[in-house]
Parts: sequence; C-alpha cells; structure tokens
Amino acid sequence: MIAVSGLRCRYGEFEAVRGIDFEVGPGELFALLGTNGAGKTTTMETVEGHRRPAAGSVRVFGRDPWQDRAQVRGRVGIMLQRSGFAGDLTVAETVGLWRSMVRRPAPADQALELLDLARRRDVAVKQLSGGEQRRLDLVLAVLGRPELLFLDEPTTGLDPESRRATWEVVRGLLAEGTSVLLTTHYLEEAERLAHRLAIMHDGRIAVSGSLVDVLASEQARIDFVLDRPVELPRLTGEVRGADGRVRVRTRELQRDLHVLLDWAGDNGVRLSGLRARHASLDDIFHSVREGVR
Ligand SMILES: Nc1ncnc2c1ncn2[C@@H]1O[C@H](COP(=O)(O)OP(=O)(O)OP(=O)(O)O)[C@@H](O)[C@H]1O
Repeated sequence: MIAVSGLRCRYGEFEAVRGIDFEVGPGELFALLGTNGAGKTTTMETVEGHRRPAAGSVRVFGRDPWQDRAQVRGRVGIMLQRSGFAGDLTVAETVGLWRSMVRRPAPADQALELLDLARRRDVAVKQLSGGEQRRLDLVLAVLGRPELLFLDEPTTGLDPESRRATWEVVRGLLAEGTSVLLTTHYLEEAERLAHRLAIMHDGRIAVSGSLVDVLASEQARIDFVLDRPVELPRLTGEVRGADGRVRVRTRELQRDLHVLLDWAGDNGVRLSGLRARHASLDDIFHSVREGVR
C-alpha cells in the first residue's frame, strides 16, 4: 500500500527527513513514533501527496502521490493534526458536506454512531469540545471508506474513554482490511495497535520492525540494592552500580536471573527491591532520545 525508499525532505536549506525507508502492507497498521521535530509529520504529509520529496521515492498503491494525486486521493482518508472545519456548520451539516465530496460515502447516521456523535448532530462544530472535534475529524477521515488511512496524532487531547473508543474504531477498520499509517506520541497507542513501527530521531529511523522484534533489540534489565559490599557472581550482562545499587543489562534475562538468585540463596545475600523485566517501548524511546541507538 505504501513503499518509501531513500526519502529526503527539505524546508529551504534544512533537511527535516534524511533518507528513510519503510513499507506498509494491506490491512497493516504502521506507527511512526519519534521525538519532537523528528520528521514524522513531514513524512506523513509527503506520503499523503501534500509535499514533494527532495529525494527518494514514495509510492502509494504503486503510484506517485504527488504526481498521480487524482488517482490516489479517492482511495485514502486523512486525519490531520488540526481540523479545518467551518465552525458555524452543525455536525450533521459538516458530515453532509463531506459526504458530497467523497466517492463512496458511508451513511451519515452510521458514521456519527461510530464515535458516539449522533446525539451532537445539531450542535455547531465550534461548540464541540476539543475531544469531540477530534472524533469528528476521524469520522470525516473514514467517511469515504478508504483503503488507506492516515492518522496524525489521532488521540491527542482525548480523555482515556474516548481514546479507547478511537482504538476500537481503528481495530474495526483494520479487521475490514484498511491499512493505516499512524503518528503518535502515546507509546501505549502504538503498543496496542501497531503491527510494525519505526522510531524517528533527527530525520532518520533509529529503530524499526515488529513490536516484538523492536522490544527484543534492547537489553533486558535487572535492578536491586545490596545491603553490604559483596562480590557478585559472573553474569553474561553488563553490571553497573554505586552505593549498593546494582543495575544489570542483559540479553540472557532468565539465565542471569537464575545465577543471581542461586548465588543470593547460597550466600544469604538479600537483593532488596529486586526487579527483572524485558525492555519496554519507553526504554527504547529513551535510548533513541539519548542518542544511544
Ligand atoms: N514549514 C516548515 N518550515 C521550516 N521548518 C519546518 C517546517 N515544518 C517543520 N519544520 C521543521 O522540520 C522538522 C520536522 O518537523 P515535523 O513537524 O515533521 O516533526 P514531527 O516529528 O512531526 O514533530 P512533533 O512530534 O513535534 O509534531 C522540525 O525541526 C521542524 O521545526
């Protein structure tokens, strides 16, 4: 559905996207994560056909979204970061107007029910809360039953309940075969929805792959506190510590934990506050931001 190769984007002299590659397959949700200013929105806008790449190639349904805009547009749905509604129109009028502009519009009532906006149909758009406007954005983006949906921070500003409702709608669309390119600052959102993801930093992709592969690419963690100075057993992982606090980074979590617990048991050593866990997306994001990856 999307194939991006060697993509570079510039604003004047400044290169915001510095050679990235990724693909999105049918029925797949690909999440673009990244630090502020990493280049996610620029990438999204270029794949949508709003910007011309400085270099590299972008294909959507096998076509150039900039040059073949007319053929690509009717098959995609776009939810931008900021909505451009006419505030005086009611919700129902806005949906009606939008329906007249898309090729295969879904029934208006069905669209409004999708995100619980039917009871707000006669309210002027400018009187909707920020969260309701965001939900209306999504309703409009999926009104033309798109094959490919672009979601740029779709749940920013939503309360937890509305966020979950949005995730349900997105899951439903995926189950029907829609492909999705998502940008988000909520790592939990990516963990719950993404089949594959990439983390961008300074215009480049620092890490990408399936969630399982990305999580496995970072070392697991064991942390504890020793109440007296002792020499630790030999572990495969890297051991660091100060003031009795010990931090182990390991690719052999089960083995190192086993060795550590056996040693502590045999020697009567107390491992206070012992924690052992695989890396989280948050840990990986932190490593990317710190430039470790
Ligand atoms: N119109 C513009 N003119 C000049 N520079 C721009 C323009 N738009 C974005 N940039 C710069 O390009 C870089 C990438 O911006 P972009 O909005 O794509 O990042 P982002 O990853 O979406 O960031 P955020 O998470 O903060 O929304 C940033 O350094 C930004 O300041």
